[in-house]
Amino acid sequence: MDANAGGRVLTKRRREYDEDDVRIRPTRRSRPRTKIRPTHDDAVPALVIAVDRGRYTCRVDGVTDGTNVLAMRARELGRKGVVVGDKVALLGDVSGADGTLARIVRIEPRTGALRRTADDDDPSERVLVANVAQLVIVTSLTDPPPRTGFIDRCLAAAFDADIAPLLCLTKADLGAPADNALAELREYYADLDLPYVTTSPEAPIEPVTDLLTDRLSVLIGHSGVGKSTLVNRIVPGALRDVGRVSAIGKGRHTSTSAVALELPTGGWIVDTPGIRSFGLAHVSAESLLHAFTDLVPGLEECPRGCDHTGDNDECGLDELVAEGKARPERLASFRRLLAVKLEPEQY
Ligand SMILES: Nc1nc2c(ncn2[C@@H]2O[C@H](COP(=O)(O)OP(=O)(O)OP(=O)(O)O)[C@@H](O)[C@H]2O)c(=O)[nH]1
Ligand SMILES: [Zn+2]
Repeated sequence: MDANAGGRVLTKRRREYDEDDVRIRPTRRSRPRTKIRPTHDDAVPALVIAVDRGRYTCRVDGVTDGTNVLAMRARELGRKGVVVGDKVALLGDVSGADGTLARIVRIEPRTGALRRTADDDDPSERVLVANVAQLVIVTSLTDPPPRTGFIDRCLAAAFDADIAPLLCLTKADLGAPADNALAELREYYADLDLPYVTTSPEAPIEPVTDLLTDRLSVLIGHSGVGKSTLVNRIVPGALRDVGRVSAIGKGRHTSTSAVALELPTGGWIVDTPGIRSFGLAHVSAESLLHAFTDLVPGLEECPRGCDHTGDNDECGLDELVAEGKARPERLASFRRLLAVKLEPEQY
């Protein structure tokens, strides 16, 4: 899918800011600073795979034997938060031996940071997972039936963060209702060209793992869609079961903490227990259109300052639909997302 297709607006990406962007102006000094900040050239690059009460489970780059290193934040990190998916630099004992504790001395710049706001109307946001390449939206084709509102919401969060979405449709084995739902989803998302993969207990899992190998993907989905079943198949030994979160590395994890699990074929999936959706307060109307590239041509006809909600009779998006160049369901969906920003989460 090409997030940049279809118009100027989509190529002009909003700059993502986070706490790393905050620079404190140095106070004027009467003499040159003599204390040289350590560069930590000897620090070891690692990936944060779990966070638990101030302790960070890390996997040192290149270590493939499953040895994890427990680390704490070095004081010099200041108030910078460390999240799963962060690429960090470690100092100290990085052997991973029992009782050892390394220090995180640096967090590398993030790409594809998945954020959520506490509420849709609360603009304060926090990064949930860093360096996400792909958001896997796990949806069952039936029992429970797909909710396009939820999927759209996930898409908006993904497009906003420049993360590639993947629809993973479970329970493809459940006969006609599943087949019909698949046909409807394909129709509904036809304009987005949204990549998808279907799963069922009998079908091989390779089509899924092929799409997850060598990258960091976040899985999101409602309870009951078969996310745990899927995780167990992708990562044998993950021991996921309904409503319970397995421990990884050292330490226990609360039901809301994200944990990265390694694929046997390489790559990581981050399960997000407790996170069912995203607040969208930080998503702008224009960035939402990343998930609705089919509507973008309509923007050219919008009057200045149009908020595209439909309150303005002259919104070009309505014109586009009236001309038969976009489907009314797509516009309705876009506007539902715009509206959902102002409402409590419903999905
Ligand atoms: N027929 C069929 N049933 C499935 C499939 N995947 C999962 N299930 C069943 O659906 C139910 C829910 O599966 P889970 O894997 O526990 O779902 P979950 O999304 O992890 O749910 P929570 O643990 O509550 O978050 C279980 O009874 C599974 O056996 C599938 O592909 N086909
Ligand atoms: Zn408009």
